[in-house]
Amino acid sequence: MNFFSSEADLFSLPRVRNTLIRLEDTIIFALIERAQFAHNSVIYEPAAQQFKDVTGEKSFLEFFLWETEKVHVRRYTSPDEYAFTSPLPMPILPALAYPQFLHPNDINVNPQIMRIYLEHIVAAVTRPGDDQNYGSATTRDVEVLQALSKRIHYGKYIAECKFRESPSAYAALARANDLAGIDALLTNKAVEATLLKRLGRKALIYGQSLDDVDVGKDVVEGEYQSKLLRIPVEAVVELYEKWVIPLTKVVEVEYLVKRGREWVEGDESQRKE
Ligand SMILES: O=C(O)C(=O)C[C@]1(C(=O)O)C=C[C@@H](O)C=C1
Repeated sequence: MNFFSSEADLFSLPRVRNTLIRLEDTIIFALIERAQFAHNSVIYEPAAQQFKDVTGEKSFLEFFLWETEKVHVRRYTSPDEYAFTSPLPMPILPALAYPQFLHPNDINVNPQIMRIYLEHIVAAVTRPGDDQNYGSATTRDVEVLQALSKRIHYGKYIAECKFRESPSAYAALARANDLAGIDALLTNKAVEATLLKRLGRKALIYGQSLDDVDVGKDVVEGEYQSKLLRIPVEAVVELYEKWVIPLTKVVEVEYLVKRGREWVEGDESQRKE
């Protein structure tokens, strides 16, 4: 059977990249939603006094995320969704059959995503202080985290497409444990540069207030506090440049190491032609 029939049609490199482009919108809008509330750092403190009776040793966010993931549980049976918390109950809804495209793996970088979110992202998109909108802020945190996690773990699909284009090259690097070599082979600087430019334009356009009184006024990049812009454009671009793209690459490299080591040359199901 031709490799590019069936499930592979769904996951060609251009299609997977289109999904990443669509997820840019999801991430930017989720950040805009979060940015309307103050930093509210107390929701990130483990065992914070005002929530401790309910959350125990967890932070309000961790507790909220865990409860949310328990309800959303079937979504984590999908190969492009990864839970941050555990243990989760069995899904109430019946199991779904997903197309088999990825090589079996248990790569999950959600702990790194959470750390980066708390240490760098929230403060970059919110104003400092506490407005007591803890539930609203946390609900938006969950949405941002889920969107980032999906985007970053989508690196597995990109990696699988790339592997199928050059299986023996990746397999040789994987067997030599040459992680830097894999990173260099999968990197496409032109795609990254185009992405970052597009992202800046999107953050600038999507973040404008568009109120009557504001129409016609110039929006100056870097002056998001001018209240015409609801999110700092440069923070969104930096988020991708410093964290989202590098973490996607971490997922891709980890995936390709396993994929390459376990590749059996001559297995037609793994080949392009
Ligand atoms: O589109 C690709 O080829 C990817 O590997 C994804 C991605 C990204 O995270 O956006 C990561 C690495 C490449 O250098 C370019 C872009």
